[in-house]
Amino acid sequence: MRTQIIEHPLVAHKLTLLRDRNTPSPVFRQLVDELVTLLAYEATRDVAVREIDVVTPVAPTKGLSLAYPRPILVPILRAGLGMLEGMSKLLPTAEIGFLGMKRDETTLEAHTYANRLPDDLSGRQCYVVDPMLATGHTLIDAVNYLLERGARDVTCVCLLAAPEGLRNLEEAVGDRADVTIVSAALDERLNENGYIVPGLGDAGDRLYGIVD
Ligand SMILES: O=P(O)(O)OC[C@H]1O[C@H](OP(=O)(O)OP(=O)(O)O)[C@H](O)[C@@H]1O
Ligand SMILES: O=c1cc[nH]c(=O)[nH]1
Ligand SMILES: [Mg+2]
Repeated sequence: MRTQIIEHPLVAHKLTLLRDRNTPSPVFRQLVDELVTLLAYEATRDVAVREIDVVTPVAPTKGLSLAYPRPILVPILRAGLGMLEGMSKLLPTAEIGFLGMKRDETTLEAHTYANRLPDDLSGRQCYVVDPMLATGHTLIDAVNYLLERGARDVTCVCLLAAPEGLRNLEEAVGDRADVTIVSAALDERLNENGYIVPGLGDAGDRLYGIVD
């Protein structure tokens, strides 16, 4: 598994605003949208391309174009949905699937309550978006779900990651080179409730204003 923490002043600036408990949901949603686009640029470095012929107003030439089959974006509902627009702006022709997953706040295990994805993912590059990598249970289940269906590679784009979550994911996935984690920051730790410290709170609640 490869892990990439993005160091960039704009990423840091937007993340600080996201962390601020006083940032209201509409602004929080806008910031998530802007931040994921910055991360998507890095996260798609290995997206498959192929050479095609193209004719410019001046002369015929050859150019690189996104290969087929198109990559698949997989937002993890609820909070991952806040990252979908930002990601699809960079990959407008990507297919979009969905996984609905909710963490049981007592056991911290993840439960999948919805999925809308092709059963056969062979040869497909998958880009999972979920703002938080806390214990890692959600992403471990999501990555396994995609790999079990034949995904060619899985790149997870997160806003915050906890060391515990990265460790658990590393343990579950091992040294497969076809799983990559891209995050805007690596935070200190998880607290006793499984929340990232300092974190930004519950990403889904911050995005959608629901305090469950
Ligand atoms: O790494 P983990 O310990 O699994 O925690 C991370 C997950 O927790 C939050 O989702 P939540 O289950 O709160 O659902 P929501 O996205 O609908 O808020 C967050 O959106 C991640 O999906
Ligand atoms: O800090 C955390 C941990 C899990 N899920 C969140 O949304 N935030
Ligand atoms: Mg979630």
